[in-house]
Amino acid sequence: MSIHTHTHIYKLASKLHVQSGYTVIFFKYLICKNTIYTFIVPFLISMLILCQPHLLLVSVEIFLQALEDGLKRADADPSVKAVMICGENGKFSAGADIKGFSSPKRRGIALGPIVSLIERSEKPVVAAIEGVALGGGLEVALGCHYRIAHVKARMGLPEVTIGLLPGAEGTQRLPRLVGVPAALDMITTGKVLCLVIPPKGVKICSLPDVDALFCNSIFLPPGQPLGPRRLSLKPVPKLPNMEAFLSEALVKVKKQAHGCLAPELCFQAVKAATEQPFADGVRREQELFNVLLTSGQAQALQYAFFAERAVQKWTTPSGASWKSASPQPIHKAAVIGLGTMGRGIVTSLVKAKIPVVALEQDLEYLNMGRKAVMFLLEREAMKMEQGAQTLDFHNPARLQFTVDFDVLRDVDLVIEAVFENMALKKEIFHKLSRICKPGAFLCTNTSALNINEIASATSRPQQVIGTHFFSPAHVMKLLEIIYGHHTSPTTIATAMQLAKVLKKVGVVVGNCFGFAGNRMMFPYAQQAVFLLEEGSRPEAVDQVIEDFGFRIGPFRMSDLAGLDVGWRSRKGQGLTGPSLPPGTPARQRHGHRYSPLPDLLCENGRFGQKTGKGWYQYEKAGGRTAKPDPWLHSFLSQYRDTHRIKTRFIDQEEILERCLFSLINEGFDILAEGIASGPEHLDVIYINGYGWPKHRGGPMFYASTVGLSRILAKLQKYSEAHPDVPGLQPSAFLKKLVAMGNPPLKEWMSYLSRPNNKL
Ligand SMILES: CC/C=C\CC(=O)SCCNC(=O)CCNC(=O)[C@H](O)C(C)(C)COP(=O)(O)OP(=O)(O)OC[C@H]1O[C@@H](n2cnc3c(N)ncnc32)[C@H](O)[C@@H]1OP(=O)(O)O
Repeated sequence: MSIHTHTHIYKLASKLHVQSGYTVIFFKYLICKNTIYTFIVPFLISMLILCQPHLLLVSVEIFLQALEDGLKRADADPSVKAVMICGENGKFSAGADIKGFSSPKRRGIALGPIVSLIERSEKPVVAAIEGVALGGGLEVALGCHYRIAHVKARMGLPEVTIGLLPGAEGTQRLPRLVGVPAALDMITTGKVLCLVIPPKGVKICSLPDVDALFCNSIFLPPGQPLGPRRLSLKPVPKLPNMEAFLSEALVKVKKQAHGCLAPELCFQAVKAATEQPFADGVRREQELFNVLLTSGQAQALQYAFFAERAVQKWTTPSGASWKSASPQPIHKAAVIGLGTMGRGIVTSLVKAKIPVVALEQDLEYLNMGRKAVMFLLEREAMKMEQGAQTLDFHNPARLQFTVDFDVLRDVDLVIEAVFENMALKKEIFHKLSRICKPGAFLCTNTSALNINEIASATSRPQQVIGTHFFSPAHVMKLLEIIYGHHTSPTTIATAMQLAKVLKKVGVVVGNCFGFAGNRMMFPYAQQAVFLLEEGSRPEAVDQVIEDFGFRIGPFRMSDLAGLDVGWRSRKGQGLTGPSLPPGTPARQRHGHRYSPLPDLLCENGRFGQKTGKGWYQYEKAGGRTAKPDPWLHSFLSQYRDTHRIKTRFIDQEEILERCLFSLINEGFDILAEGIASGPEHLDVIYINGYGWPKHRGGPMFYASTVGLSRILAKLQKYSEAHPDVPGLQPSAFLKKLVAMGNPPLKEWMSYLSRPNNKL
């Protein structure tokens, strides 16, 4: 970090981390005080600022030292009238470098005292914010006496998202600046705010470029007192009903946290600001920060942050990679099939401003699909300010509905989202291959089917790829991207780029039944049902899984998704239904244990929420409130009697371990087979697609925290008790890692001699 000293200038370039900017709240705040010009001009007088953008990433130690030295020099130099802290290359600061954040070496490093030093300065200190001001970056701005922002700046305190709280006095200063409700909202959610439209009646002055403004000589009025500008000296604005407001806010924070500690501790820190003087509040903030730092959740969340970025750098066992492959632009797309998935996918594309052609098999389905898509889009538009105009979905150039395949001639990419039926998919792909222009990419939205077989119906298998969306497709962040034998690197890169444009997290995986996500889900769901056979109840299993932090347990999930979906798939696989060979034992398939319970429920018309009955009962068909169902309990008893299953009490530990460890076990097989190129991939899939609690880092990270030896020992124990359940037999790769002394997660893949591509 460099500090620029000119005759009258001190520019402290902030580089806690490189990227950076500014926030709405402050912008609004400035605007409310009057327009931005009347605010800036009087206070920047006699400060000649030269903004010379340069970009560097420096260590926190160097940054803090430089900031401290610069401030001291500025204070001591009589020729300096004021100080401006700004970022470089149009960015203020994205906060601290998170890498190694929790390491003991970094623990002693504190930004808070420097922020205090800034605030104590006898000369006006101004934060000039462009780009992003996040975390420690924003806390530095809060220590300044003035904050000015570019209209496009983004600001936030995202520490909560990495398991921490703003520990540089931010929880004490922000409520003093913006009030408790707004501060709580920002600090407990970590949301990043940006100014999209001005508040009603407020005129935003044109500030096309902060640099341009600062390059002018501006003068501060002499004798402007700084005391009132110091946030630590301001009282927290009172609310008439502070106590009631805080109790309500706490309930909300806890409800949304699903076992994650950071939001509640963020709340406690802000609450301290409302109850204690600044210095005591800061001490409380520090105590709470230290609890979080050593909680283990912070490490899991920071791991998840980097895992999400690591999966963008995809590779395949054949050597294709993000480095050498370039995505092709998608100017126009098509979606085939307007069922639940297709509707969500169309909505996602429209939101991403990609013109879409939506196709159905006949006019009746088309009209139903059109209505549903319009409904979703209207709802999305209502959530976005200026949404309807921006999305412009009534414009046929943006969104066209058709039953005519010929309309797809000029699209760049097609996403087929019809039923999970191989024959139907192949028929469609054959047609697409003939109709679409040669360069068009053909994607199939499937959750399990073989990409190679679908591609074989086309004359362009290199442009065929699986794009597994998660329901609701316009909401869920995960996009599992499945390459086949012949899929080209350009096709993978294009699908990954599409994920990015749709604001989703794309994860590239290999082709096998269920791919990575659902393949790991099978043993988990299977264990859940086996537990019912042995004596448990849906509500008991769900409770354990939800207490672990999942948003929704396996039975509530099954009711939500519809039991008929799995039933259809099992019928297709010949596991149940008319194609089941006569004489097949009720609870065995191919020599392995099988539970017909889900099939029996379907035979009884219990498809879940849609029929008002499934593993639970609901107030009506389509109802959402799950209630334990006495009918199901007595059905389970009869079932156990019929099959002479001895009922026993199953404790929470067994429920959790059998469900989660079998899922993790499958994950090790997936890694060994080269279906996923690293444990991070499986973790990102589970966090973004299956509701795995992020503060536990994903299943493979969780396994590393539990200890692989323990997982292996437990799997051995359960598989001895259930020798006919392959999902409980420990993976050879897991055994190998334990034999190698339980190496850290980042080294696991190096213990595979050569990933074996199953394609
Ligand atoms: C002394 C302690 C004081 C204060 C505490 C803190 O400040 S905690 C940190 C608070 N800040 C954050 O949490 C910001 C996290 N980063 C982001 O939100 C985004 O990365 C950002 C800055 C908005 C940029 O987004 P963009 O989509 O443009 O890029 P991307 O996310 O892919 O990031 C690019 C590469 O930068 C790495 N990176 C980003 N932020 C950090 C960080 N805070 N620490 C370390 N590294 C960071 C990211 O991993 C990417 O790396 P790459 O190797 O290219 O994958």
